[in-house]
Amino acid sequence: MTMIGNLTRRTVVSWQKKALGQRIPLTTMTQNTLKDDHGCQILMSPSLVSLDLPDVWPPNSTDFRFRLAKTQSNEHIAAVINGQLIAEEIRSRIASEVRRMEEFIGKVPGLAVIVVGQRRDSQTYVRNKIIACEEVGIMSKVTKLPDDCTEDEILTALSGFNVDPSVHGILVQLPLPRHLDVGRISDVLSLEKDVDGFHPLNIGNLAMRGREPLFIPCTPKGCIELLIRSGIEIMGKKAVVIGRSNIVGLPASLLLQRHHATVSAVHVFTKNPEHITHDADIVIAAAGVPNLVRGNWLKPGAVVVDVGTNPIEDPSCEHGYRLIGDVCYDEAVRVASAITPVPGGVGPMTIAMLLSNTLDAAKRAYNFT
Ligand SMILES: NC(=O)C1=CN([C@@H]2O[C@H](COP(=O)(O)OP(=O)(O)OC[C@H]3O[C@@H](n4cnc5c(N)ncnc54)[C@H](OP(=O)(O)O)[C@@H]3O)[C@@H](O)[C@H]2O)C=CC1
Ligand SMILES: Nc1nc(=O)c2c([nH]1)NC[C@@H]1CN(c3ccc(C(=O)N[C@@H](CCC(=O)O)C(=O)O)cc3)C=[N+]21
Repeated sequence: MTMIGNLTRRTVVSWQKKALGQRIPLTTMTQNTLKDDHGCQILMSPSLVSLDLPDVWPPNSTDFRFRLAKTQSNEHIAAVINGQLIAEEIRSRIASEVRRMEEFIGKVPGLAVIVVGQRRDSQTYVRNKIIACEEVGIMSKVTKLPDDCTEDEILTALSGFNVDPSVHGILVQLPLPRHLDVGRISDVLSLEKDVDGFHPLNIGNLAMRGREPLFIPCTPKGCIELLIRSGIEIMGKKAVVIGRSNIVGLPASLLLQRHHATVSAVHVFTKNPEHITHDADIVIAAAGVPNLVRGNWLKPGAVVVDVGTNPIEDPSCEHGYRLIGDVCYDEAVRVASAITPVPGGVGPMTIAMLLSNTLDAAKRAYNFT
């Protein structure tokens, strides 16, 4: 089975930038030595405005089609995209940048998390985010509020973090109890600290050509980074995103469009979702329905990114449950050319993108390059 994640030295063509008539020549470099002018470039995703000028840069030359590997029984089997390994590589680059920042200006990035209620999954996710912050040297603060807290209590906590100079990123863990209005909360969140990318202005700028959001939502950003690092071309491809939530499906569709894919959004009211999905070169599944996408929904050779993280009971597992995706992995692996597993695919990338966005926020706040 081919594993993607151990970055091999491959030549890639960098995006050509054009600023006010000035052309910067194309350069070639190797993926694991990609650097910007100021040191270490952590992600391989290009800025979105640079993508708005496809007439001045040629398509990424690395679109290598995954050749379907064969099992001993002569069946095809997809390459597995190792999100855990790719996320580790990104986290180690972030850790170096945090150290460099501390050395030069004596400051480290700070992330504040607000979590409401006692949901077990939210507590686990928040704990994992805090551990990930500690590992790369990002300072973190957590405010825990009870299930029955008022909107004003959240807004007070949020306003405190908005003006706290040691906090550069703020995350309000979702879902919130029903009586709280996520929209009002996102409106109050400081745009410069919106590391989740949920502020309406960030989403608006993500949607519009010629504009660059300050932050791209972590999960969609992680999906695109996985595709780019795996050498999968997005431009001109047919993509299907299953799900249209504000935190995953919608921004994933917008981001794929900015990368010049032709995008269909599948949701609860979509007729014949299997038929639409079968047409896609790239499928991002984010419905929250275990095993929704069956092998026969997929076009042979499609690339499958499984965002779904669904707990299902399994007494044989340590905590009595295990996580499965929205894609029926055992079937899909025989049809797709590449696939992300659950766990170990998109999840670790979401956390790595949160750390990356928090680092970017701090660099911006201190004008540190
Ligand atoms: N790995 C990671 O980092 C992350 C994983 N997740 C996981 O991704 C999944 C989706 O999360 P999230 O977006 O927050 O979920 P939401 O419940 O907010 O949204 C689900 C979306 O899927 C659509 N949908 C639901 N059922 C179907 C169906 N049968 N067919 C087609 N579309 C359907 C809904 O459509 P409609 O709009 O019509 O209701 C909705 O747009 C969950 O499993 C979640 O745990 C989420 C965030 C990060
Ligand atoms: N404001 C906000 N921002 C979010 O980004 C956000 C949120 N709220 N609410 C919940 C969802 C879910 N989410 C995940 C993050 C990491 C993993 C992850 O790391 N998963 C591991 C497994 C983790 C485990 O074993 O429990 C994996 O897939 O390998 C999964 C899901 C972020 N979300």
